[in-house]
Amino acid sequence: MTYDIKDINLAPEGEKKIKWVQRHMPVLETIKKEFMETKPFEGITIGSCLHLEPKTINLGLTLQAGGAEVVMTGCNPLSTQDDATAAGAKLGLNMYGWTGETNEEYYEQLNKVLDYEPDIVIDDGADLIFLIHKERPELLEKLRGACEETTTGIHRLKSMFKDGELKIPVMAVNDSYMKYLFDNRYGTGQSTFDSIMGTTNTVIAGQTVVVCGYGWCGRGIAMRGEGLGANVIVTEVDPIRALEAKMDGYRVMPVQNALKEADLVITATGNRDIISGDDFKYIKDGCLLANSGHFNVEINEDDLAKQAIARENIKPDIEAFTMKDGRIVYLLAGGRLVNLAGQYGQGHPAEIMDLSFAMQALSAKRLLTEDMKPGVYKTRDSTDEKIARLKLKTMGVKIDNLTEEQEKYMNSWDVGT
Ligand SMILES: NC(=O)c1ccc[n+]([C@@H]2O[C@H](COP(=O)([O-])OP(=O)(O)OC[C@H]3O[C@@H](n4cnc5c(N)ncnc54)[C@H](O)[C@@H]3O)[C@@H](O)[C@H]2O)c1
Ligand SMILES: O=c1[nH]cnc2c1ncn2[C@@H]1O[C@H](CO)[C@@H](O)[C@H]1O
Ligand SMILES: N[C@@H](CCS)C(=O)O
Repeated sequence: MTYDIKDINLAPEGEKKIKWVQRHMPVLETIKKEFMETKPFEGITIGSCLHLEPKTINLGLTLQAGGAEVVMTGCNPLSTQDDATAAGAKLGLNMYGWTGETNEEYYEQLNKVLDYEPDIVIDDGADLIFLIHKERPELLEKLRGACEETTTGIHRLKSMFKDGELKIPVMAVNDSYMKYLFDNRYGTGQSTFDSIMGTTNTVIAGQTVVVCGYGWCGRGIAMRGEGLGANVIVTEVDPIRALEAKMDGYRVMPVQNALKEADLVITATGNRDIISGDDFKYIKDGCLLANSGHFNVEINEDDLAKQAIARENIKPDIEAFTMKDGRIVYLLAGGRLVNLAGQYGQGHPAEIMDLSFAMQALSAKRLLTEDMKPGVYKTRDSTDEKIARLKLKTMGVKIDNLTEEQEKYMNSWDVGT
């Protein structure tokens, strides 16, 4: 095994964290046992670009148990946990990356993963898939396909397919029920506040929290914000989602109006420039800005910096921008995914990543068992059901089964009033 990480001596700490998450990832543990017996990845190299922390290492160990040579790097220069990568390397995974990489170092590590000439790629945000297509197309011949973890990655891959540029099959892991209903909603809802509260040590109750985007992440953030006692305002561009937010009980208004009231703004749109240009003029003194969505472009830091007369680090992951009129605006975690980047960014709870990574593991296996043309593929409902049943079992939850009569009734069309 090879590695280029911060410090291999951090492995004992990382191993304890991995054992901890394993207790909370029972579905992935079941799949790991299945893979140990069936060895679906014998002779196969799997390269991943995912947030590198203990739960992700556990996915790596699951693929390794299935016979794969695994090589991993991070999908964000700030989200890597260095003790986890050290433990991963000790446990036989090839590990690349550290927290606080420069952009250049980030791409160097991605290239090191590609030097292994993977048969399968697991990506988050599609950086690795783009790199192969743009700069290392010779790798496409061996590549059987990829799995994509997040909404933004899938949008980009679908655009690439429409333009005739996508040369491999990609499993849209994000679009499975077991992913977006739980990870994007409950995962982002919880981990966003977990990280913001850890970073700032300030109250949520009684604050006005503005959530930009009412997709699966935005719904989770709004729901948990309300649960913590915040007054939640939602901003949207989609009339259906805006109506849903309104009927869920939130105030809905244009972003510039919302900013006048906001104590905390959280973006989760997958789009750029949600807070940009003139928007900064409307922000209240003392407002916190955080992003849980797309890369670091949802809040336009350059525009903020241009309008500020001074910027200063207050404490880790909190930067204060003083505006000409004396207002101070605080940017958290450099506008990168607040729930993953930075000191308090531990990512989603293990029980949630259990579902997302179970889907990753089974989707990677599917790429080997079927002959798939280039395209973006939805996962099967039967895989969602398998994972849901396993999870319910580990939670001790039993459900009813359809009787034969009920099944017949549900499939019939000729019984009326
Ligand atoms: N932080 C995390 O751990 C995490 C987890 C899952 C997904 N994500 C990322 O979060 C982003 C959102 O994911 P999702 O699954 O909720 O996507 P989604 O497509 O379900 O929702 C995005 C919403 O944002 C809205 N939107 C777009 N432009 C807007 C604008 N200018 N103003 C207001 N609203 C706007 C859209 O109409 C849509 O309703 C993506 O970039 C995704 O990759 C992050
Ligand atoms: O703790 C985590 N470990 C690994 N991946 C995570 C964690 N939390 C969230 N995401 C993943 O990050 C993607 C956005 O980049 C999300 O789609 C989510 O699945
Ligand atoms: N890997 C990307 C995806 C965000 S949606 C990031 O961490 O910024």
